[in-house]
Amino acid sequence: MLKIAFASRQALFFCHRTALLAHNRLTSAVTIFRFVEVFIVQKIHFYSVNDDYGSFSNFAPYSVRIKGKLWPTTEHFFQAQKFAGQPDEEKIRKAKTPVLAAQMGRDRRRPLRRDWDSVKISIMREALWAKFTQHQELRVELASTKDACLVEHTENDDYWGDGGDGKGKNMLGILLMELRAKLSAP
Ligand SMILES: Nc1c(N[C@@H]2O[C@H](COP(=O)(O)O)[C@@H](O)[C@H]2O)[nH]c(=O)[nH]c1=O
Repeated sequence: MLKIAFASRQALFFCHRTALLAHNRLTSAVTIFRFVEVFIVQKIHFYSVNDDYGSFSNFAPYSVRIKGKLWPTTEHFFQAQKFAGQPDEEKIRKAKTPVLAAQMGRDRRRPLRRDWDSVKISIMREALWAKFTQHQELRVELASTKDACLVEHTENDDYWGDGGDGKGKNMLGILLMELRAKLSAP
């Protein structure tokens, strides 16, 4: 009788231990899952027009209608606004490629408007708004990134991009995420 009582106590103890272990494992799994969910947000890198999400680059061939004119790419529009109201604005709009438009816009023999640093973000915002509202397929592609962190990944730019080492400001990625939120708002 004593032996039976002892054996059932042992069995009960074993059951409790197993249940506790299983519970602990489940709790750990849930904790890890929550950690992954909260802290390891998916990152989407983009840069070259021909790579994944290349359409997010301003150099991608999506024309935009802004200020009553057609701009071959958002890069054309952005670079030209450095000389808004000057003959160079139109010269840049007519540049054969976005790379040429960027070269012309960055050429400091052309005098940069004095307020450029204070207006460049709103000009980029305007360009992106036009691009993603005038091209439905891009709007869908942007929405498909859900909550992912969008990063213009390049060593060539630590202001609009991440500087290649992630230390850059990634302003283009930030504005794209801001736009994504705006477009998905009810
Ligand atoms: N700097 C860079 C890219 N970054 C892009 O340059 C644009 C702004 O340039 P900025 O006139 O310097 O302010 C903007 O569209 C940003 O996304 N892209 C490229 O293919 N190549 C480059 O070298």
